[in-house]
Amino acid sequence: MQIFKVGGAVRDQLLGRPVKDIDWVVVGATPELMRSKGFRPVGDDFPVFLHPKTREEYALARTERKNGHGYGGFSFHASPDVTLEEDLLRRDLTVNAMAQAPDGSVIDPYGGRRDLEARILRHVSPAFTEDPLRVLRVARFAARYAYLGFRVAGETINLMRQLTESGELQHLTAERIWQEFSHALMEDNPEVFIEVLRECGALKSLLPEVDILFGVPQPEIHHPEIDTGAHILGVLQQCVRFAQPLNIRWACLLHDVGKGTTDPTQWPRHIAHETRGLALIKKINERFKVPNDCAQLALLVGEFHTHAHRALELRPTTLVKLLMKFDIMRRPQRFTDFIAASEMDARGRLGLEDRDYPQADYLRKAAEVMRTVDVQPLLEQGLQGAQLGQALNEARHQAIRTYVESHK
Ligand SMILES: Nc1ccn([C@@H]2O[C@H](COP(=O)(O)OP(=O)(O)OP(=O)(O)O)[C@@H](O)[C@H]2O)c(=O)n1
Repeated sequence: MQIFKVGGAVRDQLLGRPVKDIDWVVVGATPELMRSKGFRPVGDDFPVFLHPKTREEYALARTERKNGHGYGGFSFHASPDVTLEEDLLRRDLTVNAMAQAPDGSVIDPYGGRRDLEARILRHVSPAFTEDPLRVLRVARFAARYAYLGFRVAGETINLMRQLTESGELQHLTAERIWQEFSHALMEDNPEVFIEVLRECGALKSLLPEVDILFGVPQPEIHHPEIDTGAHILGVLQQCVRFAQPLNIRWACLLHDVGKGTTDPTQWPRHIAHETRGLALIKKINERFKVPNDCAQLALLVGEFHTHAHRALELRPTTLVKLLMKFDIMRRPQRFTDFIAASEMDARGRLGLEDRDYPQADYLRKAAEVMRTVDVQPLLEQGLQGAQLGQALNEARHQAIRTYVESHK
């Protein structure tokens, strides 16, 4: 049997990028031979094994044939007579279809190196369409390698469009879609991920609520970029600039979906878009089974980002309500994340990227003021139950009133 390093490890090594996981392909072996050498099978269906010591993945060279929809609809043909070239042929992109032999030589039957040099993400063969997840993978690779000048080949975009139009994306599980989105949003050019998905029609199929924002105008005075879709991409870029975590990036992606529901006769204004967006954000979170921290922040940012922008004009009672809504006593980090997402929103406007956002500091300090209201003196007065609650509430309002006054 022969063992080759394969896939992403070879690609990233040739690009001079750090290699995270190493995948191996094994030619000329059987499951029995692998087991006899101490390798552990990963599952019942896949001809993939874990190395007894390194725990790296070793897959038997295989060809795949699709016999149904989605991820379940595969049958594998793995046998000792499958060649390395046959295995590489079924892979997604030419740059992912290279192997490296133990002597260091690179086996590259489909022009992966040429495409690496030309900065092109190109499918290997029509077998690309066997896995609809590849539409998302290609968009994610485009986002990751954009800084090196990579782009997706036109014929690959066409194939991605065909896959999308065939309805295959609808068979992807929520978990696989979320995995791709969550990774892609953390890349250095997440806006490229959205653009590529949009170009091949996949954004319309997976996230129509965001797709529809392209072409929706906003008032030029607040949004010099005018287009709402362009604004979302700008906000994502700011998230990268400020190294924001996933929950903030997710909230930023969805914060303006309500603008897609504005009657065009009302354009470019979007009155009450914050509340109109809530049902959509909820639906998207459910559709992708989004983890709680991301899902909740998206809802809160969707509903209250305009409150943050207007922070310095908010009346004390409104400010108290906002702070209470965020449960800032128990969930201080969530409010901090909300402020950050709102700041990214404000900065994601053409030409206004470097404008100060004093609202952030103002809100942070307001939260601090409210948190430091001391319950002890009230307890010492002998207050209990509802009375105590009421007195504490009044004390908080008073503290915020004083705070707001001191900023006038
Ligand atoms: N839907 C898929 C998933 C994987 N692969 C192949 O399997 C390899 C390993 O897959 P994976 O570890 O998911 O991706 P990497 O290319 O290693 O990318 P990453 O850097 O994101 O881990 C890929 O390079 C590609 O050759 C594929 O063809 N089609």
